[in-house]
Amino acid sequence: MGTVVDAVKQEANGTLPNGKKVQVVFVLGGPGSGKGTQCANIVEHFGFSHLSAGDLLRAEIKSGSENGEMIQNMIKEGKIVPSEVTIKLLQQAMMDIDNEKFLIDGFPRNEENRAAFEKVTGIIPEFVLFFDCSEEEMERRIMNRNQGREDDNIDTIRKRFKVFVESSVPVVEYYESRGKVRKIDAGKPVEEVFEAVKTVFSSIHAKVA
Ligand SMILES: Nc1ncnc2c1ncn2[C@@H]1O[C@H](COP(=O)(O)OP(=O)(O)OP(=O)(O)O)[C@@H](O)[C@H]1O
Ligand SMILES: Nc1ccn([C@@H]2O[C@H](COP(=O)(O)O)[C@@H](O)[C@H]2O)c(=O)n1
Ligand SMILES: [Mg+2]
Repeated sequence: MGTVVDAVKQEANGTLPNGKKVQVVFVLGGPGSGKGTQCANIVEHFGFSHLSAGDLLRAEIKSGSENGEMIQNMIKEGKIVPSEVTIKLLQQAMMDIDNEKFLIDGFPRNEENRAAFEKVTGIIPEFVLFFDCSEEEMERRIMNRNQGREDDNIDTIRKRFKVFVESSVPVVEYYESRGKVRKIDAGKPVEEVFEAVKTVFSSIHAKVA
């Protein structure tokens, strides 16, 4: 007989158009809550591949794609790019990367993202890692980030916070009501946050060497 963990994993499986089976963990949290930072740690310790929806969209702008200008304008305004564009990029990345375990960071950002991803891919996340952090701390982190991001300015940050509260928090609540959310206090130093993250992953995923 399978364990509860086996049952969670089975329910969470999804299959890509090329027949590849994948396991997905969504990583959500406000702008600057530390999603990218912690995903890098999870990759190292638990053998996942990290897909940041924001990074994929920024790469799409750089590639000279026909959607580039539209994406750039949306990002400057802190708005959410139409789901079909982002889902295509995520799906392609999961097919291209030689791994079956994916952290999808910054997606789904709204109800449209969530429902469209489920409909198109059939993938249900194994769980949702949610980084809970105050706006004050997130703003401080973003203003000190210095990565040259066009949306890391105070006007766009305020817009991103508004979108997070109005559109992304309801997605977290949706998964919460299904018992899928693992909430982390992300206001602490990086190492302490990762200790909490490790506890969540260790209960489900074996550590890599
Ligand atoms: N726990 C932490 N304490 C202090 N600084 C942190 C912490 N975690 C991340 N940072 C720093 O805060 C900034 C934002 O972190 P990160 O890029 O990981 O956030 P994010 O959630 O991916 O943001 P975004 O949604 O804007 O992509 C970075 O400069 C990072 O080094
Ligand atoms: N599902 C998503 C994710 C991101 N965006 C856009 O990219 C911006 C930056 O995202 P980060 O996760 O890197 O902070 C975000 O503000 C959106 O404009 C999106 O449209 N859909
Ligand atoms: Mg990020």
